[in-house]
Amino acid sequence: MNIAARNGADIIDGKAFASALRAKVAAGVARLTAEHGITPGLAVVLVGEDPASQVYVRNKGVQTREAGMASFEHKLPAETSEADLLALIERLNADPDVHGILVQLPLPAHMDADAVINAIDPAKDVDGFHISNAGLLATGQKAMVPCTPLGCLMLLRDRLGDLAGLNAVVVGRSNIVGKPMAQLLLGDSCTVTIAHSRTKDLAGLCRGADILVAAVGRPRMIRGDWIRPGATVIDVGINRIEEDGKTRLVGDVDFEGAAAVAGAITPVPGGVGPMTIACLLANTLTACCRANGWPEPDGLAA
Ligand SMILES: Nc1nc2c(c(=O)[nH]1)N[C@@H](CN(C=O)c1ccc(C(=O)N[C@@H](CCC(=O)O)C(=O)O)cc1)CN2
Repeated sequence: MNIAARNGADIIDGKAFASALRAKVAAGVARLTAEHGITPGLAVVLVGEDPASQVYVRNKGVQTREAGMASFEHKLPAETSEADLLALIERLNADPDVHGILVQLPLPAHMDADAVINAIDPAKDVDGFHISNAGLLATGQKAMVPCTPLGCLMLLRDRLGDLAGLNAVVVGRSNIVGKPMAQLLLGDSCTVTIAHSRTKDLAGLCRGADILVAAVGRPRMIRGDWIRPGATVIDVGINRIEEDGKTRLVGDVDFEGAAAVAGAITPVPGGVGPMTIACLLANTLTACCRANGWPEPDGLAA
């Protein structure tokens, strides 16, 4: 699903793809409700007042309800104790109306994010961040898959079809994007390299990539002359910068430079970002189906 070419590269329209995916999820939800009388439910927990997180959580609630699912929002003050947050997660784990649980990141500094994430029932861990889901993904077993990498994989499959044998370079080694992205690409039989800020000759390595995934969190770090002609570039970065007296959102890739060389590229905004929430809804429907032993709709999981 592409829109017009720009400087040679096709622009991958993540916004349109995400909208189609949400419609598919809504159809699956309607079917579950009609056939079984069950409405999938997603609980989102926000601790503190981080402005970007507040926007993401609001959007998650809106899109959850638009898909016909139940949305449970828990907004806690920044000074909430970790024990109180763990007690809430315990209640959500036991609640039969809740099929997915998500704790919005980042958490305040006094909390141990790993301990919080690992307190979520892995079957309800629709973020796919629990250590059990990370292990299942790493060993090629059925897992809940982190939303952003899952969205990237869907865009890549839609663009390229079979990914087998392609050279993929993932720049970034976070648990949320870089590592699961690499596992997913490996699962699709790519030859995968995980690179990072300390990789030697990063530019040269990127030039060998048929698929380049940038998830490093540095504005426009990947330059046009790092891109192999015809490559598919997936830009996960969302960086707010000041430029010409205005605040702008830019990716980890120098879009203009890369679009002159690449075969296809995701824009920022409108590329990977919208896929994150669409895949969260898909994971919630998947979790509900798995919890009840019902078949999962096609095309929602990895
Ligand atoms: N528990 C989680 N926390 C965070 C996650 C996550 O997947 N799980 N990811 C990010 C934030 N995030 C969702 O939570 C998210 C980020 C960006 C977008 C998005 O649609 N971006 C738009 C631009 C939006 C803007 O103008 O700011 C785009 O790229 O087009 C959706 C969700 C960190 N925390």
